[in-house]
Amino acid sequence: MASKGSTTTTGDEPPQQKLSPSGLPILKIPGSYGIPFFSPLRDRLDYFYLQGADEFFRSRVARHGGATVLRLNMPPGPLISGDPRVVALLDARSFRALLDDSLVDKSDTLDGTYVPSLDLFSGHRPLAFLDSGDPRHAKLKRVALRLAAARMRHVAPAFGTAFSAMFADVEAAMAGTAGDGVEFNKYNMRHMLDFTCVALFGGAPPSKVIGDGDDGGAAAKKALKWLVFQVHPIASKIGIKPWPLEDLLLHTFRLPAFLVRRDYADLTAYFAGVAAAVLDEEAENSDDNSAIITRDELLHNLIFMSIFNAYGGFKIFLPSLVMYLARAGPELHAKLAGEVRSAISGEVAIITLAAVDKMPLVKSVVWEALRMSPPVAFQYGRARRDTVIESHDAAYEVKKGEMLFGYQPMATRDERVFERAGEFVADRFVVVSGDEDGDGERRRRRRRMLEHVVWSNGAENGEAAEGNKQCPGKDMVVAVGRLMVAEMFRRYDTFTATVEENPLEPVVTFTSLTKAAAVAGHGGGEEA
Ligand code: HEM
Repeated sequence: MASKGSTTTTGDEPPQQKLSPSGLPILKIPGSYGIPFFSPLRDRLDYFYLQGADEFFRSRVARHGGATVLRLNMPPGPLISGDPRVVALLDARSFRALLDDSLVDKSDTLDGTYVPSLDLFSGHRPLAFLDSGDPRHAKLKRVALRLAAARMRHVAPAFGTAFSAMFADVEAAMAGTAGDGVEFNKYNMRHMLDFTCVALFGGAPPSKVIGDGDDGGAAAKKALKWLVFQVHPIASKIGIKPWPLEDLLLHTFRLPAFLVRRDYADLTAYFAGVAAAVLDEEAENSDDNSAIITRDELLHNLIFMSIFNAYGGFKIFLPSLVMYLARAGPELHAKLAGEVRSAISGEVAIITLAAVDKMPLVKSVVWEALRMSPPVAFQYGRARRDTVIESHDAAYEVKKGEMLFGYQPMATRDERVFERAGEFVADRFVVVSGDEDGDGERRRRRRRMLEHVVWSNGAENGEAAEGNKQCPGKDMVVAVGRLMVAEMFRRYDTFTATVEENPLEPVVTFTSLTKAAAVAGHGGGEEA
């Protein structure tokens, strides 16, 4: 019998297969990085323009006989990435290595194979770029966890206000168009910035303090511009034509940080005001000497957390959620409307988190959307030591310092973990109170599935902590998703929309909104 983790030969017998700790054959990682400079460039064009992300990975898996651990180059490549070479983990099992903080070092890996200029953050390195072993990480994460927990009770009221304003604007725009439809993303971009800031800090929203502008919100535009300066190397299809010009402008050199300095100064002034109480409190709390975080560093961390982590996430997540709802059509809409309206019974001003907790289908839809399209699709981390990564059928040796990369949609759509993994199954996670009876098998199955819903850089039934890299806004995000679905089907019976899938976020255009009877007044069914 082969001994695990070793190669043994006896006499004339052929060498025995080396096995991993759980008995899988250890194979050489397939794939190659090709010719320096030229191959990464070609891979970048494949990824953004010639194949698209899904096909980029699928075709390489197929080329290597179905292997889901592969060597490949990740964009942007030359001239921005120092080193584009990664070991890609493209199934649910190998992907889990990226969630193991003892295995991967996540210093400077947030954006993958490049690090944006720290000038964009006033010279500070934000929490999300720090490894979990860094004492500064623990200290800053503690602030984020405390803030997220303390502000949870503000989420529903702030979201209710943002939702009403957003859909009042959408409806007004619908009334003014000649049937061309109204792009949801534009309104989401503007109102979710207000929501994020009010939910996290209270006070006046940025659209009031920095300005709203006539055409989409000055504050939101400044925030978006600052985000673009960070993520342009991995963004595409942002409207620059022809695509070779876009490739040149976005992917070959860094946009200089000074071009966004004034916008960032306006955002900084806003946060220095609304977050003053948090800054004061944390300065008082900072009497342990594990790491000194200055007030200025904390301020820039709060800006990063609010605009990049939180707002940047909502900007992608809500259009994706609405996309799945639009595709599912009126049958699911009717079920959701029934569930929402019976759970909130009567005329409540805002839908609370306690109310949405009693909506099993709404909850399931949100988890399913996060499973199908995790808003942050890429995860990276460097191997802390020589190690063995196991996929379902084979294992692979990785050397200390190699960059591991996971394309999360392939992990969360893995047929070996989820049935009908590539389909949006709205009631996949439904467990109703009756399911507590009997042997609880449905609950156990849901728990097992939630372990593989990992959009937050950790399991859905796990918890963010000082010592891990899981998103501290996890519960807030899930709550916002549920509130979004609940508010939509309180207000509308059904809606239609067209969807254009883009690399960073799908663009959703409403073509009709059918108001609920109670909202529309007599007769109901009024079309907006
Ligand atoms: C839809 C919205 C959101 C999405 C999709 C999202 C997703 C994520 C992901 C994937 C990570 C891990 C990044 C990595 O290291 O690879 C992360 C980290 C983080 N998120 Fe969120 N997030 C969202 C909302 C929020 C909110 C509302 C907050 C604020 C309370 C927040 C605060 C953070 C922070 C501070 C980190 C860094 C954690 C660390 O380095 O340990 N996020 N988020």
